[in-house]
Amino acid sequence: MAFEKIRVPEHGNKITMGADGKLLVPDDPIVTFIEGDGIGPDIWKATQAILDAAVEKAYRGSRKISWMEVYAGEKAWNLYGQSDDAWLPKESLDAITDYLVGLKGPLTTPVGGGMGSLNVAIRQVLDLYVCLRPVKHFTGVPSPVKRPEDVDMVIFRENTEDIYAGIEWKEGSAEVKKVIEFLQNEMGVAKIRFPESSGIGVKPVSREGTERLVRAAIQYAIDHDLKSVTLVHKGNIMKFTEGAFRNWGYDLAKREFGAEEIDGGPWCRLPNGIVIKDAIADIALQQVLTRPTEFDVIATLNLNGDYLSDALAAQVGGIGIAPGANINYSTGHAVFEATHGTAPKYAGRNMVNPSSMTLSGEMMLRYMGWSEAADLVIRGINGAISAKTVTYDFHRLMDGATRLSTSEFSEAVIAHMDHQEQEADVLDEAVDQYDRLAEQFKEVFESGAEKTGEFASTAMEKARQQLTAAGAFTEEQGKNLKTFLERDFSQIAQSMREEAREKLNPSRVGAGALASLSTLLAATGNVLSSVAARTQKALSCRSGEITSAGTLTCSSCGHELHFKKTGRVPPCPTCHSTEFRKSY
Ligand SMILES: NC(=O)C1=CN([C@@H]2O[C@H](COP(=O)(O)OP(=O)(O)OC[C@H]3O[C@@H](n4cnc5c(N)ncnc54)[C@H](OP(=O)(O)O)[C@@H]3O)[C@@H](O)[C@H]2O)C=CC1
Ligand SMILES: O=C(O)CCC(=O)C(=O)O
Ligand SMILES: [Mg+2]
Repeated sequence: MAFEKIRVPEHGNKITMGADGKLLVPDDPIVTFIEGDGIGPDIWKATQAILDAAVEKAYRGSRKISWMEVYAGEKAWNLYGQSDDAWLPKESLDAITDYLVGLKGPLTTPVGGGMGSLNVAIRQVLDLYVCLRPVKHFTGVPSPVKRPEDVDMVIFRENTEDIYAGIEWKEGSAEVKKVIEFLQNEMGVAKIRFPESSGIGVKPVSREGTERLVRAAIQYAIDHDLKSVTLVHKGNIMKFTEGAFRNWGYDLAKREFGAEEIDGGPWCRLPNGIVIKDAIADIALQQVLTRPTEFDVIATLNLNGDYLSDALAAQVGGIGIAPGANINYSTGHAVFEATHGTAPKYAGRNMVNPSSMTLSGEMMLRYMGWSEAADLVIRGINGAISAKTVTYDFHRLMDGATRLSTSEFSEAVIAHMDHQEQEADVLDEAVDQYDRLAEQFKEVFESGAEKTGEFASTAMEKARQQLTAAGAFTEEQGKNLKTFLERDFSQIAQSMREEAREKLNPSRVGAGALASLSTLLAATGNVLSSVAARTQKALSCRSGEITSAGTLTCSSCGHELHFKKTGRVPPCPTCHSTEFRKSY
């Protein structure tokens, strides 16, 4: 495809959609970007640096994004001849359509007149019917609520319909007169209070539009093992649009997902236990604040979703850190964008928080299947925030923080990707120490005649003391390692009694601490379960702890981490939570 102003990078290939509905991402994908108006250039520069660094560090040159600039907003208007069509040139839409995946900065929409929203136009032209906005707290981010960590929701906002579609006529215009006459004379509408001075807006809400949105929301809840999907609407007042949204949502859950009514409905439950419920928008806005743990996935209409996503973002640090994506799951088209606007008073001042756009980029990397790079972005942002090196918006709410510019913050994020790599080397030492302790424990236990739970405890303590005396680790390190070992031993003892006997067969688990522990338990049967009983209280693993091979399931989102050998537990790469259940 030939473009007039857009320059296609010399290197790189297109992302395409496979026949099986799965995205095909080459190692050198061409990804489109729109810089955006206002603060757009500031946050784009910072974001590009972070994303490129994460990709480079994750793949060491074997993967690289070729960025292709596509124009919209003021930059396009100046470049394409300052005509009405120049705000969103056709070739920009063609490029995003053709290259499938893009990242975009905010674009200005005038209030009360002038052109319609370019942001909305992009969503409509590409039929990006889901606006996906996850809302999750990063540890250390200042928040106006007591327990921001309880906020962990994903908003599925319908993105192509509703009053947001921009079907409206101006007060006094010939068009509005025609519409009002039609409503009064042909439809018998007598409720327009001031017909001579009214503007009129129309709110289309369709069954198809609702169903594809709710389908995506329910599928997301299933894929991420979440507890509920809440349909948020104002259906008591707008019965045939928002009320229909609720009814169509429930119908779809029953028809396509096998949901059954709970106590006569309308709430219902899927066979896997996920509850489909609804809430009227005004009370929902209160409850997401007062009882956030009761909400997982929210499926809602366009305007409600706009309000809800900014309101919820406030609970986790504000729109400076709230990411978003506009997606058509059927065609694969996806435009990732910050949830905030152009913040014109900060434009060009290199001071705003780039995290909203950066985390939108992180969602894009995950959408492309580049999760290692996405994890590094999260690691870098977590690191910069934990070190209290933040932009003005967080700085004004944090005690003892250092205020950074946008570009300095992006450097800090990149540096923290490395910091943690260095930390990982240090951590490896602790991982080795854990394995040594497990091996020593096995030796001490096997050399004793007694094969009881009491002796196992004694042997573990003896192993710890021996290795401390030998200088393998300090007193404190030894105590921590012993706690982790006891917990793992206890979990294995439980598993041996339950369903995992075969999986933990010593001949199958290979080398390392897990092998030592399962050999011990296989040889001694259930006699050691008294150790398990004593350590029952600590059967979950937390980020930062060390644990033997096995599967860790995130207690918040259900993401699974598979440890092939002993390792340090990271934060959940999907939702940043710190608590996991362990299984084998
Ligand atoms: N998707 C899009 O492209 C969107 C575009 N817009 C458009 O943006 C324009 C301006 O809209 P407006 O209502 O002022 O909303 P904005 O989101 O642009 O700004 C509102 C306030 O939010 C805070 N804020 C926004 N972005 C950041 C950031 N990156 N870091 C830190 N703080 C941030 C600032 O708060 P404080 O002053 O307290 O520091 C800012 O004054 C309008 O034309 C609107 O239509 C709006 C939303 C989305
Ligand atoms: O298009 C706009 O100007 C505003 C859009 C917006 O607020 C949003 O989508 O969240
Ligand atoms: Mg908005």
